[in-house]
Amino acid sequence: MGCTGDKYIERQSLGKILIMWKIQLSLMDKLLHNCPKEGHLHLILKIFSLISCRRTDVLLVSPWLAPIVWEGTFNRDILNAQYRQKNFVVGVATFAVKKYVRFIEGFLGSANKFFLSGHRVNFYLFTDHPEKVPSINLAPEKRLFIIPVQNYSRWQDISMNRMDIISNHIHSHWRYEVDYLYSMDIDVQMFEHIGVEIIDTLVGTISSWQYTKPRDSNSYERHPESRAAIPHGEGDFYYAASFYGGSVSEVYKLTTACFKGVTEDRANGIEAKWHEESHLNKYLLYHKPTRLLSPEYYWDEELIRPRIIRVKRLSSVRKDLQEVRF
Ligand SMILES: CC(=O)N[C@H]1[C@@H](OP(=O)(O)OP(=O)(O)OC[C@H]2O[C@@H](n3ccc(=O)[nH]c3=O)[C@H](O)[C@@H]2O)O[C@H](CO)[C@H](O)[C@@H]1O
Ligand SMILES: [Mn+2]
Repeated sequence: MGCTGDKYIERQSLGKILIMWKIQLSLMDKLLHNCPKEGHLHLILKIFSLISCRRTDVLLVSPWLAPIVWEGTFNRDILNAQYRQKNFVVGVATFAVKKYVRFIEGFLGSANKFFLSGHRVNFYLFTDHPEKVPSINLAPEKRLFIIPVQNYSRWQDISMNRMDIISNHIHSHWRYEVDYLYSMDIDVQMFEHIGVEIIDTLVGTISSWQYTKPRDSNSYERHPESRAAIPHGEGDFYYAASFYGGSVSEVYKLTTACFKGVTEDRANGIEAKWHEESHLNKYLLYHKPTRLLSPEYYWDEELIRPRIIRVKRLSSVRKDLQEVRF
């Protein structure tokens, strides 16, 4: 399912892909030969693009039948037309505390262009430095809300407390304001469109590390003392805490449960291996996402991109950890 499985699928399907392309090309040839009119040509190209709109080199559906979103598996025009009828508002919660204010411009500038382009989005930016938020001309359907927040001396606490702050804000505001809510790191930039293909009830992004390392070396918290613990032998996908979301009510359940785990660990003097990401992974193992985003939706810049990641839609900004966190 992880790296090992996909490499196997990759090798096995190479032959199948070649055969499919041959069939498609000969089909094209026949159609072009038989109906040379221009109108027909347009139709033929449309059919051809629909036939090619599939992938055989990656896993497209999880074992619990949730779609996994990859470039080449969906038609954005169809999705947009469906989505527009609903008139949804999507919220994005992001934090820029202490030195992370430097990432605001890159995040908002790129999100304004590439995140749900043409659709209504409310960006909720939590910061301890509201005066440092640069002014950015947002598209008319996009709105920015700056929310003051306290800082913590440990970066781990800033990151983990996001779960609590999100949960509280859903309860007090967002459940009346938005239909879907996504939590995103601020130290990222978008390079390609991230559209309505991300919208679903409970959505997790598969970590880019899962595609570069064998499955067994994944990062689950395994110490049974932690509330984030996943027993050895259990687990499927490893999800990145940098980008997850879903319907407001599901994100409320998720963030409340994860922060409960963090709080209980703290009371026992424990901090999970990857902080709130460990708790997120525990939650998503037992509450399966209804949709999974491929690592195109959060690519870690430290890693070499394999061929299966055809598009880098969003990736982390390289940062000097010592410098930004302390
Ligand atoms: C691949 C990897 O290593 N992932 C871990 C790492 O992600 P990251 O290295 O991506 O964490 P990060 O430093 O980006 O922190 C997460 C987010 O918290 C906010 N923030 C953090 C610190 C700060 O001083 N100010 C601030 O605003 C900001 O929105 C940032 O994007 O660390 C996180 C912190 O728990 C999680 O453990 C992730 O699992
Ligand atoms: Mn980050």
